[in-house]
Amino acid sequence: MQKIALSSPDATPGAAIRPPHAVVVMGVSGCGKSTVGDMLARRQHWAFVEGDAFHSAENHAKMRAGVPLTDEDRASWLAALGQELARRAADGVVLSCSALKRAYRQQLRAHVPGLVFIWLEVGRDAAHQRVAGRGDRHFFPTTLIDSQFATLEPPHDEAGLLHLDSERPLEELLAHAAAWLQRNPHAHP
Ligand SMILES: Nc1ncnc2c1ncn2[C@@H]1O[C@H](COP(=O)(O)OP(=O)(O)OP(=O)(O)O)[C@@H](O)[C@H]1O
Ligand SMILES: O=C(O)[C@H](O)[C@@H](O)[C@H](O)[C@H](O)CO
Repeated sequence: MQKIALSSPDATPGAAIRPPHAVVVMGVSGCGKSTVGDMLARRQHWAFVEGDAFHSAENHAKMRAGVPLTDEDRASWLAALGQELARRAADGVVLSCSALKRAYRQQLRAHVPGLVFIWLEVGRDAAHQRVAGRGDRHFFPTTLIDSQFATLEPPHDEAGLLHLDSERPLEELLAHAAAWLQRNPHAHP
């Protein structure tokens, strides 16, 4: 797979045009959102927020036990992430968050108008290999990977989206992401 598509962030008429300051790195487990998100935040000199750190103990226990989260399980988690994004957007923030469904992304956008997303697309085999490779160092089991792909609603037609092939080298992904953030003017409140 190559780098795939690019769409411009939304522009709100009359709003000041500035580069995006709040970015969500999204995708299924193993796509690399924590790794890329952390590296991108360092590169931008922005804060990095690990979305998994905001899951409740109940959500963590469920996933560890191999039970997929429901919309209800994710609702308060997304609300907390939206608040965190809004709190940090002025200074710059990168959030790693699965954001698998369109409604989840809309919920985050409601907190930060014009929020942009970087979707790291990964194949099922690569996701499996990566999650298996982390072993006991990570709570997320390989048995949940199929449910991640089943839940994912690809954000193909959404504004403010950079779609990257997560199986490319990290340095290449970072260079694309940083250049995209630099290039795309963004209406920021
Ligand atoms: N582009 C890449 N090339 C090679 N390995 C990668 C790449 N991106 C991530 N990895 C590796 O894949 C593994 C999973 O990455 P990471 O934990 O960042 O994924 P994740 O999407 O945050 O997963 P989860 O949501 O389950 O926490 C890590 O071991 C990481 O080093
Ligand atoms: O929405 C979800 O199902 C969760 O956020 C998962 O995606 C995991 O937390 C993550 O992938 C493991 O790190």
